[in-house]
Amino acid sequence: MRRQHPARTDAASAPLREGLVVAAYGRHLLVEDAAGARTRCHARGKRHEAVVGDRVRWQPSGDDGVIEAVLPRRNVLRRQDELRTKVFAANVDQVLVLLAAEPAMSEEQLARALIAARDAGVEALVALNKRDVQPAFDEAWQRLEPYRAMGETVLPLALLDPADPGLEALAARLRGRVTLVMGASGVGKSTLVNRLAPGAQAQTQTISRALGTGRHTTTHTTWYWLDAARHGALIDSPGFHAFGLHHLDPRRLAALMPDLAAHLGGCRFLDCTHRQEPGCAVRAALQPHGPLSPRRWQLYVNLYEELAARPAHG
Ligand SMILES: Nc1nc2c(ncn2[C@@H]2O[C@H](COP(=O)(O)OP(=O)(O)OP(=O)(O)O)[C@@H](O)[C@H]2O)c(=O)[nH]1
Ligand SMILES: [Zn+2]
Repeated sequence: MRRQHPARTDAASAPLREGLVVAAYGRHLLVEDAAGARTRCHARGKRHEAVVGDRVRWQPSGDDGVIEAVLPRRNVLRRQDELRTKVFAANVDQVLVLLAAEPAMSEEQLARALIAARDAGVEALVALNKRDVQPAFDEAWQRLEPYRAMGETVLPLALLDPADPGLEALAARLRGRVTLVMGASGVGKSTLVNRLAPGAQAQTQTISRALGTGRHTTTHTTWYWLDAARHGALIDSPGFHAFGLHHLDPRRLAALMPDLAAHLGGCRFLDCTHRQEPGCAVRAALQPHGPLSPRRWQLYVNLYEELAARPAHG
C-alpha cells in the first residue's frame, strides 16, 4: 500500500524548536519549551548527549522529539560511577552539598564536591541538616570549622521543623538560581526538595511515566522549578554519591583547595606535590604550627594519589 507520511514530511520541514532539558534517563529526555510545555525527546546518535540543564534544538517526530543540537554550555558537572566519570548536568549556578548530623557526613564527599564545583567555575553552598539530633549535630558542625575558615558558606537546617529559620536562609540563597543538590542517602534531600519545590512529588511521577521508567523509579536526574515564574530551580539526581574528578590533573588539585592554595608559591621545588618533599610550604602550614587542618591535607594526599593512578583525562 502506498501511503503518504504527512507527519514526517511536516516534521522534516518544520523549524527546529528550542528548549531546556528538565529530566534525563539515559538517552530519554524531557524538554521544556518557553511556555512550559514538555516533550519527550530522544538523542540522535552519540554526538548529542544532552544532560539536564542543557539548552537544545529539537525536531518534532510524531508525539516525541529528536534532539538535533546541544547549545554551548556555560559549565558541566560530572558524576563518578563505578568506573566511569560522566557529565550529568550543565549550566548550573551553584552546588548545594547537603549534610546531616546522621548519617555521619563523609568529609571526602564534601571535599570532592567543593573541588568539582570550583573546577567547574560554579559556586558552592553547604548545609548541615538535623539540628535537632544532638550531640551529633554539634560535633558535625565543629568538624566543618575548616570549611568555614576557608570561606565556604555553611548553613544549619532542621528540615522537619515547620518554622525552621535555616530553611528561609537557604531559600534566599536559592532564589532565582539553578542549584544542583547533592547529598548521601538519608540526609534529607527528598524532604528538602519537597519543602522547596511545590509539587515535586507529583512531578516525579509524571516524569517517570513520560520517560517510561516506571512509577517508582526515580533514578533519573530531574529539574524542579522553585517558583511559578520559573526563575529558580533545584536539580536532583538520585543515587548520586560523588562528583567525578578523574578529568583533573593531580597537579591542579592544591589550587582548587583554598586552604592549601593559600600556601602555594613558597615551596622549595617548583613542581612540589606537597606530599613528602623537603621545604614544602603547604606542609609547613600544618597545625599545630600553622592553620592547615591535617585532615584536609590527608584528603588532598589521598585524592592526589587517586588521580595520579588514573590515566589522565580518563
Ligand atoms: N530528626 C530529623 N530527621 C529529619 C530531618 N530532616 C529529615 N529527616 C528525616 O530523615 C530521613 C531521611 O530523609 P529523606 O528526605 O528521605 O532523605 P534523602 O536524603 O532523600 O534519602 P534517600 O531518599 O535515601 O535518598 C526521613 O525519615 C526524614 O523524615 C531533620 O531535620 N531532623
Ligand atoms: Zn609543597
